[in-house]
Parts: sequence; C-alpha cells; structure tokens
Amino acid sequence: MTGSGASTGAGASAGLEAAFTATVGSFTVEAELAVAPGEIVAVLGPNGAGKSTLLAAIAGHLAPPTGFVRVGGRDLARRRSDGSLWEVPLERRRVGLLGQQPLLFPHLSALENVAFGPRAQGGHAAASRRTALRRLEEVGLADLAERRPAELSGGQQQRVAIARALAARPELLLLDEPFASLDVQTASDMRRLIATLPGDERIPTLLVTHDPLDAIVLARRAAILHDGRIVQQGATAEVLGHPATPFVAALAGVNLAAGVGSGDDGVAITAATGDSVLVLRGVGERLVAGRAATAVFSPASVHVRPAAEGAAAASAEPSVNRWIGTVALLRPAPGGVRIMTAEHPDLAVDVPSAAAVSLDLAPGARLAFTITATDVSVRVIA
Ligand SMILES: Nc1ncnc2c1ncn2[C@@H]1O[C@H](COP(=O)(O)OP(=O)(O)OP(=O)(O)O)[C@@H](O)[C@H]1O
Repeated sequence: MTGSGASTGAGASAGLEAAFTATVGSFTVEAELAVAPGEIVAVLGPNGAGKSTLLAAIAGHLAPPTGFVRVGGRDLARRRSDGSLWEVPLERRRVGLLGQQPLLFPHLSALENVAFGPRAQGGHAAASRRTALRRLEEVGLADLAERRPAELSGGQQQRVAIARALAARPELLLLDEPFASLDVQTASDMRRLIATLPGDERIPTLLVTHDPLDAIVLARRAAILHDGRIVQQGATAEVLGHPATPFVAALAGVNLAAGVGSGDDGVAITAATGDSVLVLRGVGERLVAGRAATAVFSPASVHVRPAAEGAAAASAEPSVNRWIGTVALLRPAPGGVRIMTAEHPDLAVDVPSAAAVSLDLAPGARLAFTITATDVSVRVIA
C-alpha cells in the first residue's frame, strides 16, 4: 500500500479511530469517535439524528468530504489536503455491518450464508464450511445449519447474520439497531450474545440504537448524536446518569433541572411561574453559591401525595427537596401516569397506575412532591 493517505496510526491494536464529515442530500454528519479493540461503544440518538449515515460513512458506502476513518492503525478512507480521496475498496475493508434486517441470501442455507465470507476471501470449501459451522455453534444454531432463511425465525436469521459477519473475520463491527425488529425475549438473547462476542475477538464494535437500555447493558461508553453532531460522549453511566443537555436527559429518561448553587449544597431552581424557588439537594459535586448548577433525577423517584388544604405554591422561603405543584399535563407513562406541573413544566414525575387512581389526578389538581437527596445527582456547570 503506497500513497500519502495510507498512514498508519497507533499500530494494529488501535481499534477504530474516525473524524470526518459525511453528507446525504442536504444532511451532514460530523463525528469524532474512537473505539478500542474489544470495546462496544453505543451511538444513541432519535430518528433522523444521522446514526445510519454515520455507519454508512464508516463502512465506506459514503465517501467523507473531509476527515478520515482508520481501523487497526490502517486508513480506510482519508481526504488528502488537496481534496482528493484515498480509500480502501469496500470488499477489502473487513468491516462487518449488521442492520435491522438480516439480509441473508435466500437461496443459500444458513451454513452456506455463513461460509460465504471465508469463501470470498479465498478459503477452501471444506475449511470455510468448518469455520461457518463453528460460528453457527457459537450463536446456538448448529442444528439448523441446513435450513434456508425462510425456514428460520427473525431472531434465528439475525443470529445467522451475526455468525456470517464474524466468519468474515471483521476488524470492525457496525451494528445498526440489531434488536429493533425482534420480540422482547429474542432481543434479550441477542443482547447477551453481542455482549460476549466482540470482547473475545478484540473487535471494536459500534452499536447504533435509540434505546438507552442497549447502551446501559452493552456499552461502557456512549456517544449521543443529535442533528448530525455528537453532543455528548463518555462513560455510559456518566452520559446517561448526568446528561449535559435537556435533549440528552429526555433521551435517557431523566429530569435535568437547571439552576444555581443555593449556598447550602443544593441547586436553587426558580419556578416557571416565578413565584417560588425549589432547592434540590443531592449527591455529587460540591456546589458554589450563585454558580450555574444542575440536578438530575428520575421521574419515578419522586413521591407524590395530595397537597394539604391551603398549601401555597408561592412562598418566600425556598423549600428543600419538596414542592407544591399544579397539574398542567397528564400523559401515559410505562406502568402509570406522567405528571407535568405549571410550576416546573420541564420536570416529569411518574406515578404508578394504582397511586394515580387514589390521587384523583386531573389538570388543576394541587400535589405535594418530595424526593430524597440520595435520588438526586448534582453538578456544577463548567
Ligand atoms: N439518501 C438520502 N438522501 C437524502 N437525505 C437522506 C438520505 N438518507 C437519509 N437522509 C436524511 O438524513 C438524515 C439522517 O438520516 P439517518 O437515516 O442517518 O438517521 P437515523 O438516525 O439513522 O434515523 P433512524 O433512527 O430513523 O433510522 C434524515 O434527515 C434523513 O431524512
């Protein structure tokens, strides 16, 4: 391999390193990512955030207008300074891309599907079939090796697709919502499978999903994509446990309350109605009085009861970890009802169905909310 674009990076153990822009139509993705060998990094984002475009650019289906994609220290694509593109052809990339649909060859058996990659790489027929059978054993499908895709369930087809991707000895795995079309039990089996495979093989794996559960279960690191940009990345627990923006908080299913340090280790949050201040004390960083700070908590960790007769939302004294709110909006939530109040319309509170019935919820109802400090994470805004 010659040419100025073929620079080697930090060596064969470098995993995936990428920093590029990629464009489809008028939409542009701009990303800087690194995935270590054996590591799974989750890319989370809502519909249309650019997740599939990001994977297409890394896989080589889209030429990046700027930047580079490098795997194992070897450039797969690079824009040179004169604007010309240096890239490894698709068939020589050793990138396994697995989408929502397994896309198996319908006329081939499961075994022949899996043996296809090793054969295409020049392997002998018998050796390729042995490799394929071993891969099918790993995904628990050796006894169905002779079946064609139409004779397999959706979950089984996905397993064959994983076995096929791995049989081609990829240097990088790209998983695009691989659980999206599976039922709950099959998706859970697939998660377990994916959790063990790439680590054993030291394959860097990028897992695209819109489900925070995938990131929590499978990935130690997560990147959040929004409108084609990575808006936050880091340890999964950190990103989802203390989101930097309301957008990431909504994606993670937690509340992010912005305020200022209250001087007694709480975050003072002024009500939208402007007539009261809620102080949330929690665990986390030391806060500085008057400096911007955030508090994060789960909608389900708030306790709700009817407000005592005559309880006033407006008060000169800030109340600590408790507030009175007027129901403004009610929405279905998993296992119950989500409440939003006029005083704090950005803070969701979830109550189980049984509690919702006994609270006699309706817009305009006045409720008392409390949360314990151990359920609140607080942080200074840099
Ligand atoms: N071939 C195309 N031509 C023009 N625009 C496109 C094309 N493919 C995708 N887009 C646009 O690019 C944006 C990102 O699409 P992309 O499929 O990458 O998002 P995504 O995060 O994978 O979404 P989803 O979760 O719905 O699959 C969208 O606004 C989409 O409409």
